[in-house]
Amino acid sequence: MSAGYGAPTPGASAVSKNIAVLAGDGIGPEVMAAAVKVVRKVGELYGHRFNFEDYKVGGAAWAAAEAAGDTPTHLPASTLEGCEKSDAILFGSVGGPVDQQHEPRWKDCEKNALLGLRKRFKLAVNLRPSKVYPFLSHLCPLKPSIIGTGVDMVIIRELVGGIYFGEHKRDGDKAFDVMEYTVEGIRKPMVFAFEAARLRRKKVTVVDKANVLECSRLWREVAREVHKGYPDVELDFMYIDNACMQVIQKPSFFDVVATGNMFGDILSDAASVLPGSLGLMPSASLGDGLHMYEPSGGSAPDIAGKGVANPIAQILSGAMMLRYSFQLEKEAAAVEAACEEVLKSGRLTGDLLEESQRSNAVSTSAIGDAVVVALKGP
Ligand SMILES: NC(=O)C1=CN([C@@H]2O[C@H](COP(=O)(O)OP(=O)(O)OC[C@H]3O[C@@H](n4cnc5c(N)ncnc54)[C@H](O)[C@@H]3O)[C@@H](O)[C@H]2O)C=CC1
Ligand SMILES: CC(C)CC(=O)C(=O)O
Ligand SMILES: [Mg+2]
Repeated sequence: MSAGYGAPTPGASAVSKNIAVLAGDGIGPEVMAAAVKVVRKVGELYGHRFNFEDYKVGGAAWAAAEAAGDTPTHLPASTLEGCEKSDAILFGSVGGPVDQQHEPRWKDCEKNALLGLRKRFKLAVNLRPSKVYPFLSHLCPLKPSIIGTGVDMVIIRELVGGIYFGEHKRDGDKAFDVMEYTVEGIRKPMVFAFEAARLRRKKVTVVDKANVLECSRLWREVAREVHKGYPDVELDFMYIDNACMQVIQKPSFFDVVATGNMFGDILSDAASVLPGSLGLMPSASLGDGLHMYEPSGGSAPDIAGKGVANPIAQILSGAMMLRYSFQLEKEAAAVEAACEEVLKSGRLTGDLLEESQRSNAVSTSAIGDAVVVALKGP
């Protein structure tokens, strides 16, 4: 795995790739349909063959098994086998309404499905870029004087350790969730962060809670040790509570953020207000060989099934797949440019519009079609 963040790679000759498509729940299938259209089209334009294979995951897998009279599961063996024989996984989102977590279909859905995939494929490094598009700066709720200073950061989140993967236990009136990190588990995202910083503005900010947590002290030790190999990169540290404030108050401070699983989860949602919506935030979850690409947001049950979700995060996750899994930099850049063209043209989903303007909102599938049309070939 190499950082390659923003690194130009030479145009590749025609490739043939198998993509496992795990649309999942809520808005997943809607935004996924748009992303598949776009990736298929860029493949056609550049002469590649992308074979898409759909697999069930999450509540959708559970419901399908129930309907077939099989034992329900959130992550069927057939889905894992499909992923294993693919070159990349394009993932939508999983989970039900936040007040229905107790229902059998949704209970432990994210843990079983999403965390299951991350663990199974050792997807240790999660990249979550967040920037303000100059032509969309009016969507950012911050004052022009704050965003005018330039906002472009990438959060590197450790993805297979920490409190989400520690022991979870309920014992009568007590509950435990254990946070555990090893030097090796921290080094991987840390090295990636320094490599990424070298290709950017050469600054790594480690976000932690080292005033309280032993795990965070270990993160700092590893950061200082890794830093020795990157003297050209600046390193600083910030507590997570302050980081949540600074990402809003002084976002231009950040270049590359390196942080643990839970802090990265929280901070990346906070950072989603910068571009204007979670619906613009893609992500790449990198493993040792197979990588998975997923929007930073969830299944958004509040807007699911209405055709109003923003597909850009899913489409840009597809662009990250082209770049990191297939080394197709020009094709990735073509998808990003097409998304920018559509956004610039003012064709926007409701999440990017003021309440009073929502009647002008463009549907999920129409945005996908518009990105397809905006795609330029070689
Ligand atoms: N990667 C995944 O599969 C994730 C799954 N979840 C699950 O999603 C479900 C809902 O969780 P929430 O806390 O509500 O978070 P969420 O990220 O699904 O939604 C938060 C807010 O952002 C909006 N939003 C998210 N994506 C959007 C898009 N593409 N276009 C327009 N608006 C968008 C939603 O409408 C909602 O108002 C839960 O079951 C949760 O566990 C949450 C986060 C990640
Ligand atoms: C199950 C959660 C950890 C998923 C999530 O919120 C995320 O990855 O952003
Ligand atoms: Mg999250």
